[in-house]
Amino acid sequence: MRIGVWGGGALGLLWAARLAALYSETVLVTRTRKQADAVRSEGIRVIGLDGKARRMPVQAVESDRVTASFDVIMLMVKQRDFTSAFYQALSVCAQDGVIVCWQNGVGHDAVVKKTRHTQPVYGAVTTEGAWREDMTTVRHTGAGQTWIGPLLGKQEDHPALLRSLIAQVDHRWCPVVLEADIQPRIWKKLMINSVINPLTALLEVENGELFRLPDARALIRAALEEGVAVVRAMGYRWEADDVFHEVAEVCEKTATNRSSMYQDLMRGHMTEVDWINGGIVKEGKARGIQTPIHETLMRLVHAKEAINRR
Ligand SMILES: NC(=O)C1=CN([C@@H]2O[C@H](COP(=O)(O)OP(=O)(O)OC[C@H]3O[C@@H](n4cnc5c(N)ncnc54)[C@H](OP(=O)(O)O)[C@@H]3O)[C@@H](O)[C@H]2O)C=CC1
Ligand SMILES: CC(C)(CO)C(=O)C(=O)O
Repeated sequence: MRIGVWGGGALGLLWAARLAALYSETVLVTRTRKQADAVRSEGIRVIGLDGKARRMPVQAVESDRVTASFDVIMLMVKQRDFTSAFYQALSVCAQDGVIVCWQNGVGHDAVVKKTRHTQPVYGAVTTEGAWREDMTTVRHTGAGQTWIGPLLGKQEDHPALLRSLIAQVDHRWCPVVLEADIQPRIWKKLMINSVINPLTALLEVENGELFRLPDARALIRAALEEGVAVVRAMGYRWEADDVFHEVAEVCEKTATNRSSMYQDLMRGHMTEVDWINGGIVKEGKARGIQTPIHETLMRLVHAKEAINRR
C-alpha cells in the first residue's frame, strides 16, 4: 500500500514513523526541501510516552515535487494550510485511493464539499497528543483514541484499503475505530477545544489550572451553554452539564499540558481559533443564535496573534 503523510509537523512525523513500520512505501510529504532532506538522511526520531527515543527510516519528499500516486493520504496540516494541501493531495491520489483529513475544528469539510473529487474523503478525530521538537523529532505527549469516518455524510461501507490499514494500526500502535458518521465526534472535540484552548492561551495556564480558577470555570460554563445551543439546533441532543463534565475530565487528564492554542501563541504562530470558536460563531449566525462569548474569545486570541506579529 502506497501511503502519503502530508505535513511534517507533530501528527505527521508521529504517523509517518508508525506507518513506515507497517508499510515500506510510506512517504512523508513536507512543505520544505530542507525538512525532506533531513528526514531522508536521519529518519524520524519518536520520543515515546516512556521517554525512550526510537529512530525510524522514512522516505520523504517536498510537496511541490511529489510525483508518486498514493492509495491512502493522511492529510496532517493545520486548517489554515488545508485548502492548498488538499488540492495537492487530490492531484496525486489514486483513482481508487482515500484521503483522510485530521484537522481539529471545522472548515476543512466545507472545502472538501466544494471541490470536485471522486475519491472518498474521510475525517479523523484523535485524542492522542504529539509535539514536534525539531524537523525530524516528535514527542508523543498523550495516549488516546482515534475515530475515522466519512467526512461528508454517513456511510457504513468503507474502502477495503482503509479497513485493512486501520486494523493494522489498531493492532500495532493505538486504538482506532471506523465510524459511520464522524461529524458528532468532530463537533464534540471542537466544543471541548472551544473552551480549553482559548482560555488557557489567554490566561497562559496549563489545562489543569482552568478548573481551579472560579472565574474561568464560570466562563467555561457560559461558553458551553452558547455552544450547546448551536449544536442542539444542528440536531445533537447534548446537555451543557454533560459537556461541562467532559471538559473537566479532559482538563484533569491533560492537567500538565499546554493546549495547542497556548503553544501556538507562545511560538508566535497563528492559531486555529477561526476554525474552532469560529465554527460555533458561523453555525450560530446561520441559525440565528447569538454567540457573544465565542466572538469575544476569538477577538482576544486574534489580538494576541497581532501582538505576537509586531
Ligand atoms: N498535534 C496534536 O497532538 C494534534 C493535532 N491535531 C490536528 O492536526 C492538525 C495538524 O496538527 P499538528 O501536526 O500539531 O500541526 P503542526 O503545525 O505541528 O504541523 C503541520 C505541518 O504541516 C506542514 N504543512 C503546511 N502546509 C503544507 C503543505 N502544503 N504540504 C506539506 N506540508 C505542509 C507544516 O510545515 P512547516 O512546518 O514547514 O510550515 C507543518 O510541519 C491540526 O489541525 C491539529 O489541530 C489533532 C489532534 C492532536
Ligand atoms: C484536548 C486538548 C485541549 C489537550 O491539550 C487539545 O486537544 C489541544 O490542546 O488542542
